[in-house]
Amino acid sequence: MVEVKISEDIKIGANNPCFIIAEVGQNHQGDIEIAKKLIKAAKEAGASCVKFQKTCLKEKFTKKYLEKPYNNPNSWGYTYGEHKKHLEFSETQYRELFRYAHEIGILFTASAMDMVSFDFLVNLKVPFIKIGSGDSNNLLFLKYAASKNIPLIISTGMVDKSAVKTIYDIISAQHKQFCLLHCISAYPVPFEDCNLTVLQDYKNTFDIPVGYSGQELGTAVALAAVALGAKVLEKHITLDKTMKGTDHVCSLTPTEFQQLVRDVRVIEASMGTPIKRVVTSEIPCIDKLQKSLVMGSTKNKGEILYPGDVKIKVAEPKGLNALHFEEVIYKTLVYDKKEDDPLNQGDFC
Ligand SMILES: CC(=O)N[C@H](C=O)[C@@H](O)[C@H](O)[C@H](O)COP(=O)(O)O
Ligand SMILES: C=C(OP(=O)(O)O)C(=O)O
Repeated sequence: MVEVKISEDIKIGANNPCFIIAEVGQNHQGDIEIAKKLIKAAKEAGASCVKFQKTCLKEKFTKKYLEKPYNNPNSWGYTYGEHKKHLEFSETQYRELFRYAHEIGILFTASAMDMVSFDFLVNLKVPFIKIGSGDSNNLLFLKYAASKNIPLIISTGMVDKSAVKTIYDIISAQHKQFCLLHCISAYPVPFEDCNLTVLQDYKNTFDIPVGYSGQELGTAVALAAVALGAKVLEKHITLDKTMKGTDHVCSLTPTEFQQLVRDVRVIEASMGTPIKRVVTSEIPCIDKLQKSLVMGSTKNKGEILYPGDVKIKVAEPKGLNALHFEEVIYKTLVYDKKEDDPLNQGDFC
């Protein structure tokens, strides 16, 4: 299994901890102070990285699309272009946010929503670039991104498996420093559309780390993704789910994000080995409550132990592990025994 190297000490895949991305996206409302609060919240929640969305509007959208009226409660302008312009930070502001994240000690990156933004992010020296589902069918862009020497995390919403294979082929023709995220692009995703077991299929198909970008409500699905082997997890973060904006409703508050990170680490620690065995932490309970073989009645040396003569009880001192019951039946007692006395190896022949 390929490991994707994000920095000198952070790798994704194999046995490395799940890489958890706090997706600010456009939940900053176009306000750099809110953006900084979200970066801080991501850091305090224990996220591995905080992520924004970088767009060059003229590159991503047609002129006509930008001029379309965007008349809904989440709109920041009369047209879609005005709306998006309000939510877009300048390159200078990006540099400020990048510096701020660096100062407080959290990795910073963004989704490149087009090639111009991709180049800007490469120059900013982000540790990796995210390619969102909006570009999962953009083969030109994927080829361009693959040709650059930077790790990629690529979401696969809005396309089917054959397109995902195409994405894999395009990038892996250049390098294997990339991850594929299962994603359903709906805000929020109905639980029955999450199709989380796709992750297992990705794991079986691809030799690179796979993960999950979740737009459903809450943390349960994301946690299940980690149990299914997600090595990258992305969830939106917000200061307040009731704020204006398309993504707030399917985002996590800082407290919820913190709980998510905590629970991911618990799940990782608890996955362990598929070999079922008795573990050291069970010994006190074995000593206290595991049942063993004892005499069901008083019997003397030389007598045969019939089924009713041997009982399985919690005893002190213990007899043989109760799994040995069948081996004891119809054996002859070597010593006199009273009811409830433990039965051990050497007590019968
Ligand atoms: C597919 C994609 O890009 N999705 C992104 C990531 O999840 C979203 O954050 C969109 O940018 C957002 O939902 C757009 O909302 P509006 O159109 O109201 O600005
Ligand atoms: C659209 C994005 O992500 P996803 O497809 O994972 O929701 C993004 O990162 O901008």
